[in-house]
Amino acid sequence: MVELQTVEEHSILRSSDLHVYYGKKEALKGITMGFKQGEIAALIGPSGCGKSTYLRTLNRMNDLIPGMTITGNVSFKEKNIYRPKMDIVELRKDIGMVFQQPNPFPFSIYENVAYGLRLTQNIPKQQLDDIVERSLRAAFVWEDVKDKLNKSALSLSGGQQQRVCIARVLAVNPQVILLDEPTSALDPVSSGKIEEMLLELKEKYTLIIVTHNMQQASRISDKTAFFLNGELIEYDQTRKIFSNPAQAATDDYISGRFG
Ligand SMILES: Nc1ncnc2c1ncn2[C@@H]1O[C@H](COP(=O)(O)OP(=O)(O)OP(=O)(O)O)[C@@H](O)[C@H]1O
Repeated sequence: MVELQTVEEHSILRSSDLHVYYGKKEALKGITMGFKQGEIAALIGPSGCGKSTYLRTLNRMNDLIPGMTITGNVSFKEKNIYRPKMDIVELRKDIGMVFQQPNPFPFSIYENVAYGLRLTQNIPKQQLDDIVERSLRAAFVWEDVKDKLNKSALSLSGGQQQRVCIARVLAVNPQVILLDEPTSALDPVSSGKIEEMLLELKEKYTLIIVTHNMQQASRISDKTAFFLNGELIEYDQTRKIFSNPAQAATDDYISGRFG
């Protein structure tokens, strides 16, 4: 196989020779790749190829899985996030995560967005109000919720809940946002709004999204990584991956010949 050029200069987040095992099963087989600010990277590949496992290693979401071991390195701004004294709460503020199912807490819309800030800081009410509004605006959901901030977040539609969850991540001022199939539980209109929002957000953040939706990957991402059986087969500009991939396996996958 050709040597992959998967880490560029200026990557804010990168993994080097990352292996993950669940018991004896090797779920990731030496992943080396990097992510830059101002870009959306899509992770694609058939079910079970390791996309979610990889995404979760980037902010240590897998840490508590019994029997999981990890070797290699993930560095954020040139520092190993698996170092012994790493502050995981701080890490997850810097590298936030959005899940497939919207997961608002069972309290008000306002409190959902303020939650992370209240956890770690004592912020005056006016400033908190401003951050909540700014975050909801950035997540394209302010107009929908501005008149009912004290209502339960659970009363919103799935798409609105997902955007509130994204606002919750934005409120703590992250640098990287990991998204694990964030639109797969949503209708096409809600998915479209999230895609629009991600394109706006990418100017300021590094976005990494796992998606099964090829059209979505080609619509919104700058780079695409194709995973297969725990290996990174190809990682390149999205337009190259979808028009002229270097690897036959990538071509077979994006043409729908398997997976
Ligand atoms: N908690 C776990 N314990 C044991 N094995 C696991 C665990 N999580 C994932 N695996 C295994 O690791 C491999 C990679 O799974 P992973 O969920 O990362 O793949 P994926 O590409 O995200 O799949 P999907 O697209 O279906 O979500 C699979 O073989 C899966 O069965």
